[in-house]
Amino acid sequence: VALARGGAAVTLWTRDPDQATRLSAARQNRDRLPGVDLPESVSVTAEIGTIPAEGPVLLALPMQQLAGFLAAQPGLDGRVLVACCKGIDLATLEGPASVIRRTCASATPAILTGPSFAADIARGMPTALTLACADVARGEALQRGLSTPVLRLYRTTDVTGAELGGALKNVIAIAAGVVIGAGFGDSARAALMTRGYAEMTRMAEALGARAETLAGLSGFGDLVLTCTSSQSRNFRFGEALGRRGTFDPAVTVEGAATARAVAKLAAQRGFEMPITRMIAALLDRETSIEEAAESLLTRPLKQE
Ligand SMILES: NC(=O)C1=CN([C@@H]2O[C@H](COP(=O)(O)OP(=O)(O)OC[C@H]3O[C@@H](n4cnc5c(N)ncnc54)[C@H](OP(=O)(O)O)[C@@H]3O)[C@@H](O)[C@H]2O)C=CC1
Ligand SMILES: O=C(CO)COP(=O)(O)O
Repeated sequence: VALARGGAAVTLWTRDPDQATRLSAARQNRDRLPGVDLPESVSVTAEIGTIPAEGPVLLALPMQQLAGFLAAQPGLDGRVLVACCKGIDLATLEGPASVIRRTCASATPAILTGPSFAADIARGMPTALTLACADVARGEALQRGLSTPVLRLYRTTDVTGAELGGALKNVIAIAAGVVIGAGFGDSARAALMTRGYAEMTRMAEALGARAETLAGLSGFGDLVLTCTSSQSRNFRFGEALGRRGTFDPAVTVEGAATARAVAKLAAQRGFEMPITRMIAALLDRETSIEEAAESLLTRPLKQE
């Protein structure tokens, strides 16, 4: 919607032919984005073979579905593939760029990430994002092509940093939700966000990312948004967990699988990720909220 409003011709592919028919007829996605009209320059199809042969392909599906989807789509070989998903694949412990490289060897991977609720972007609210691509020329072309007067893209070649910022902040957002849901208060949330940011940066740097990428939109920016807004599904999921309530299992909560993937990676590689490991343990019912809080608070005192 944003790109079409910015003047681009956009093809929107959906796997469900009935949904493609509904979208074409109603010119709205009434289930997921009610009240937002699809501009005329958006065409809808359920036939992936009919998407234009030129131009970038934006992959907007949950992280845990990305590898399976790409493996079943040989037609995407050689394309510029821009992953919009945020997470780490639980089966392989890879981020989206590695998944793209493994499943579509001739494709150019890029990452579009940063603080942005889909509903805000679709309503034309001003938004700034990070576009990460290791190939400088292709990254510059994507930055120009995907920016609009209200959607401002900053560019980096640090793909690892951008994808880890987007993945790891979702886990901290679940933790922030738990803190608020359990009634621990805003000061505790601020402490958790700050120490969460420290562990995000520590792990990303150990995997070759630059600390300044984590300090940008894809890390710090998205951490702030997701830990403080009840528009965030990860935050709301954590909040429900904190007040021992229920949460619709059909809603995409990327931080849950990512917490487990990062806990596995942290154990394998010796990364110090206390908050993420507590969230993984909480999700797997290996600890309680009280035990998790006590365990974080009784760690040895240290320098900041
Ligand atoms: N929503 C947001 O505000 C933002 C989301 N993101 C990221 O984007 C990613 C997707 O999130 P979001 O769109 O919100 O998730 P939703 O659950 O709202 O939508 C997921 C979409 O992916 C489709 N899908 C699921 N599995 C497959 C598959 N195997 N093959 C093809 N299509 C599939 C679904 O199709 P169907 O309708 O047929 O089920 C649906 O259209 C996540 O990683 C999220 O973190 C990033 C920034 C903001
Ligand atoms: O990534 C997002 C905002 O930048 C969306 O967050 P949620 O997936 O928690 O809704």
